[in-house]
Amino acid sequence: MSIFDSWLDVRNRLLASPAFQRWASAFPLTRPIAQKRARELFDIVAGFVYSQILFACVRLKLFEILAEGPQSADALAKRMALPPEGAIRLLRAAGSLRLVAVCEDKRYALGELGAAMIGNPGIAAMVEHHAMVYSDLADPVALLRGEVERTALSSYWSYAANTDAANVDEQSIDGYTALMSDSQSLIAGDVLDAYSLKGHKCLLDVGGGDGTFLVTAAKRWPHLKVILFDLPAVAERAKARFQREGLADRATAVGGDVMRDPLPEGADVVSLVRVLHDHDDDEALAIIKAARRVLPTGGTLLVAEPMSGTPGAEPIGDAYFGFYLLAMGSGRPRTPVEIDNMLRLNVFDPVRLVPTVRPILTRLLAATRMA
Ligand SMILES: CC(C)=CCC/C(C)=C/CC/C(C)=C/C=C/C(C)=C/C=C/C=C(C)/C=C/C=C(C)/C=C/C=C(C)/C=C/CC(C)(C)O
Ligand SMILES: C[S@@+](CC[C@H](N)C(=O)[O-])C[C@H]1O[C@@H](n2cnc3c(N)ncnc32)[C@H](O)[C@@H]1O
Repeated sequence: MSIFDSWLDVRNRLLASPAFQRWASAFPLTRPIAQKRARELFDIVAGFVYSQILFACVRLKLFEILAEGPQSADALAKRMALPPEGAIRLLRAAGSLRLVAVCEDKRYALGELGAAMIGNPGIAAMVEHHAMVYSDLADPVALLRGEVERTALSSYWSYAANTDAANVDEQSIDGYTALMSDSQSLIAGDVLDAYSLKGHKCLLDVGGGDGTFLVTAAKRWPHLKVILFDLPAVAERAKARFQREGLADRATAVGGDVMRDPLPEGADVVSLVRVLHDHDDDEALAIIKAARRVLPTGGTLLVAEPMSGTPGAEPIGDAYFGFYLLAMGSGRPRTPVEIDNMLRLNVFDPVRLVPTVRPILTRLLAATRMA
């Protein structure tokens, strides 16, 4: 046993002992740490319950109602079509989670976290969508053992389980494209603030969905031409979106399967926004190679997605996205170093981690194509 192993053994025996736990909770110097650890463990145990309280708030449109101004429990009960006791139970629970605030006159108002939900409607869309995620995660052990034939998420993200991605059904495309578009507003601004496209002429967004990222980029940089590549049925939706936004003169959308079809030529910067983590390593490498083929020497590849091992947000990468993608049946979150290695293998060098303001939502790697 190494010294480290012996130390771990002693520490864990101590931490596991109820007598030590009681002592540490009472002794003034260890008390704050013991309470913090107990709370951390409790929050993991209770996470699903907290999530369902948020789910009820979203379903009942509580935050939209409170955005009109503080209201009494009775008035809120009527607006949410809940019996008064049910409304008070929900309001107190949401209050304890800072989703709702209790005013001195016993009226209820938006809490700090509820107010943040109003500013980002994409979060509510994700919360609604989690009904599917939680049903898939009901038996996590079976998922880990690969014993689950078909999950709700693998049907929802119809390209994930489909070997012929170009033939996915139109209805599923509407669902996931709308969800991605809603949540893209949290990402696009952060990526475009972090990396300036001033010096680029033409941006190709691979797996660009309905074009929300490119519309934001094109509006910010009026000189920029933009090209979207996605499955044919998705690219059709982007084409219509570009027309509606009055961008048809400098925005085009091309349909195809990145695993089979060549990407459109002409871009000096290619972006992969929330695309690589959907794919297992062999497919992720194929996407990087496809980008390499169309980029000129000195061209840039941008990879933007939530990543593993983000300081201060460790569970978002490996716990949330790790298990989300497990349920989806394809892909994994990667550390910046893992993606960096994949890029360098494919003649992208140097690779730079560009700081984003909210690394918990997305990180960004910018890589240069070598000769
Ligand atoms: C002035 C006053 C009153 C106070 C000062 C103190 C102060 C500075 C307070 C801060 C207030 C503030 C600005 C709060 C901001 C809060 C924000 C921006 C919160 C954002 C939260 C974002 C969340 C919860 C995002 C959730 C995103 C999820 C769950 C995304 C899931 C994505 C999935 C599943 C993607 C799937 C795609 C696939 C398949 C993996 O490719
Ligand atoms: C998770 S979504 C991200 C969408 C968008 N970039 C965003 O961040 O909002 C992944 C996108 O990749 C597209 N996609 C998946 N497999 C593909 C393939 N084989 N060829 C082209 N696009 C594909 C999907 O249709 C979807 O629009």
